[in-house]
Amino acid sequence: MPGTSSSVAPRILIYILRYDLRISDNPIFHDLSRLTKPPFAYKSSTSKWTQTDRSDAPALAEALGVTHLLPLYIFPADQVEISGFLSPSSSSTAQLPKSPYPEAKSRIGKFWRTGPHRATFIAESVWALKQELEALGCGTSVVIRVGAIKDIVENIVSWFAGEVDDDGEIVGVWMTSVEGTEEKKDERDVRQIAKKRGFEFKAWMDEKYFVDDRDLPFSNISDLPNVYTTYRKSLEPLYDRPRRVLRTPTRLPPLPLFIPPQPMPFSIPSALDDLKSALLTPLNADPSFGLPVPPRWPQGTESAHPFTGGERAANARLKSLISSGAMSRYKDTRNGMLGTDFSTKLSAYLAFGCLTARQVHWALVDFESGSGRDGIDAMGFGKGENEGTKAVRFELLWRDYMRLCARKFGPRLFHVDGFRGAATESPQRKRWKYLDRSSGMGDDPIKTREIFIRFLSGTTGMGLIDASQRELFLTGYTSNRARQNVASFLAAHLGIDWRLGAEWYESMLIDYDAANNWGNWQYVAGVGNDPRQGRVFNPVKQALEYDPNGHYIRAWVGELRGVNLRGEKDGEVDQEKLMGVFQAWRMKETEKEQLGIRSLDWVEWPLIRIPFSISRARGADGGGGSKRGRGRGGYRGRGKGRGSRRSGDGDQTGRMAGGNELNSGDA
Ligand SMILES: Cc1cc2nc3c(=O)[nH]c(=O)nc-3n(C[C@H](O)[C@H](O)[C@H](O)COP(=O)(O)OP(=O)(O)OC[C@H]3O[C@@H](n4cnc5c(N)ncnc54)[C@H](O)[C@@H]3O)c2cc1C
Repeated sequence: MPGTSSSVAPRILIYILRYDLRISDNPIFHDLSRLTKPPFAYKSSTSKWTQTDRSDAPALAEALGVTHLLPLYIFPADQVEISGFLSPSSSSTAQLPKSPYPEAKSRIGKFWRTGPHRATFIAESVWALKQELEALGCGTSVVIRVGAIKDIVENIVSWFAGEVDDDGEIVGVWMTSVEGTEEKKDERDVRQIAKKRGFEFKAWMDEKYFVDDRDLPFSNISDLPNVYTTYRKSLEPLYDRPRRVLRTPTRLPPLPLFIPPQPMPFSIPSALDDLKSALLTPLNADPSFGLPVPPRWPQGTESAHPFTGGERAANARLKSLISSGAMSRYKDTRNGMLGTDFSTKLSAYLAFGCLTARQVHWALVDFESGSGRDGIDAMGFGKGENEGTKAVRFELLWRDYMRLCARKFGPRLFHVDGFRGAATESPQRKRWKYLDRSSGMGDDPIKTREIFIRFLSGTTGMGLIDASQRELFLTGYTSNRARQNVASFLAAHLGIDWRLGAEWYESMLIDYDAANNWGNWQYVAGVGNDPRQGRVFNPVKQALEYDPNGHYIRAWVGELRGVNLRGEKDGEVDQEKLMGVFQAWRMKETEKEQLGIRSLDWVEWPLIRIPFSISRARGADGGGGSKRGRGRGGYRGRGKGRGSRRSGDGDQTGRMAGGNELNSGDA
C-alpha cells in the first residue's frame, strides 16, 4: 500500500525494526508521528495520565524533512534460516537456487538458531505490526525482507541512489540499539553504509525496559554491580522507577511510492501463512532435529504457552492477567510449572518488543490505584501495590539486569568461562565435557554426545528434567523453575559445556533473548553473576517441592501417565510411587511392567541416580504445600550416583540446593 502524492521529491527515512515490534510506546514511531501536522489525535486510553508526549523538543524527523517512512523488517540470515524463501522462478531449471548465505546454525551444537516456535512467533508479531500500521489508514505498513541486514540496506539505498525518476532519496536510517555482538555488528554495518552514502544514521535507545537508561544509577557501565541484589537495592522502591509510556501514534508518514523488490534469489510471500511456511519448510525437513527419539505430544496435555505473537495479543494477555487477578497472585504461583497463569508468559512479547516493561508497570498502576477498568472485581483492585504486583516488577528488573550485564561484559556473554572469567584475575576455571574432544578428565566425547542427545530428547530418567525438555521441544516454553533445574542438570550433574544447553534453548525457546538466555545459563552454570557459586539443584528435591503430586512430570512424560499415586488404603499419595515418577528406576518391576516401560533406557539406565528419601515425619503427603522439601530431610548426597551402567553417573560434588536459590528472588 504505497503512499500517494507529494509535490516535493520524497524524503525517505528507513526504520529497521528488530526487537521493537510495536507501535505504542515506541520512541521512533512516536517521533515520526509528531511530524504530521494537527489535527493530531491520540488513541483514547483509560489512563491518559500515564502517557506522555515528547513535545518539549521538535521531532527529530522534522529536521530531516522526512516525508515518507519505510518500516523494514529483515529476517536476518545469520539467525533465521531463510532458504525457505528461495524463489523457484529465479532459476531456469526446476531446481531451487542455492542460498548465498550459510545455514543459520549454532556454532557448537549446529542446531537451527531459530527453531519453529520462535520463527512462528516472530512471523506473527511482524505481521501483526504490519496490520496495525495499515489500519492507521495513512499509507504506512511494514516491508518484509530476508538476508543479511547490511545487504538489504545496501540494496535499498543504492536503488534509490541510482534512480533517475526522482522516486525519492534516503535521508536517514534509524534503528533501536540492541545489546548482543551480532546486533551491534549489524548496527555498525548500517552506520557505515549511512556514512558512506552521506545520510543520517541514528541508533535509538531501547526503551522497552523497566528502568530507562537515562535513569541508571551510574554513568559508566563498568559500575554496574556484579550482584543483582546490590543493583536492585540501588533502585528501590522499584514502583517509582519507570518513566511514563509514550503516546500511541494515530498517523505516520506513508510508505514511499516505489520500493525496491526483495533481492534474488528470494521472494517474500504476501500472506502470513505463506510467510510461516517459508520459515518452517527448512526446519521441517527434519522435524526430529536430529534426535533419534524426538518427544511426542502426550494426549490431553495442554501447552502453557498457547499465545500468538504481536502487540495486540500482548496487550490482551496483559489485560487478562490483570482482570483475572493472576498478577495479584503471582508471588504465590510463580514457581508453578503447569498451566497458562502461574506466571505471566509475557517474556516473548517483551523479547520482541511487542510490549514494554513500563507498559506492564503502568497497567499495574492503573489496577493498583483503581483508576483503570481492568480487574475491578479482582483481588487487590484499588488497594495499592501488593505482594504479587511487586514481585512482577522485581522480575522485570531481572530482565533489565541481564541486559546490562550483556552490555558490561560484551562477548563474554557467550564465553565458556562466562562473566566470571573476565571478573577475576586468575579464574578458577571450570572444566567441561565437550562433544568434539576430551577435556583431559578421562571423558570420552562419543559418550558425552550420547548423554547429551538423551538430555535433549528428555530421556535422562530424571522426571523433572525430562518433562521440561519434552515440553520445551513441543511448545517452545518451559517455566523458570524448570529452566533452572535443566541448566543445573546439564552443567553441574552432567558436567557438559553449558553453552550447548544455551544453544539448544536459543533454538527452542519462543522467548529467546540473547542477554537473558546466555546470562541465565551462565548464572546457573556457575560462571556468571551468581554471588553464591557452586550450587547444584537437586532435581528430586525440587520436584518434591514444586511438583509434589507429579502432575507436571506426568503431563509431559506420557509413559508415566498411568502411575496411580494414591495409596489403596488411605487415598494419600504413596511416597514410594511418587519417587518412581521422579526417577522411574525406583519403580517396582511389576509397575514398570504394567506401564510397559520396563526395558526403556531412561528407566533402566538413567544418566544419574539420586538416592533420596523422605522421612515420614516430614509428613510429605502430597498435600501440595509448596514449601515442603526445604531444610532437613532434603538431599542426602552420598557421592556418586548408584548403579547407572552408563557413563554420566552424577558426581555430586558441589552443594545441592533445593529452594529458591536462583534468580527468582533472592540472589
Ligand atoms: C537457563 C535459563 C534460560 C533462560 N532464557 C531466557 C530467555 O531466553 N528469554 C527470557 O526472556 N527469559 C529467559 N529466562 C528467564 C525466565 O526463565 C523467563 O523469563 C521466564 O520463565 C518467562 O516466563 P514468564 O514470562 O511467564 O515469566 P514471569 O515469571 O511471569 O516473569 C515476568 C517477567 O520477568 C522477567 N523474568 C522473570 N524471570 C527472569 C529471569 N530469571 N531472568 C530475567 N528475566 C526474568 C521476564 O521478562 C518475564 O516475562 C531464562 C532462565 C533460565 C534459568
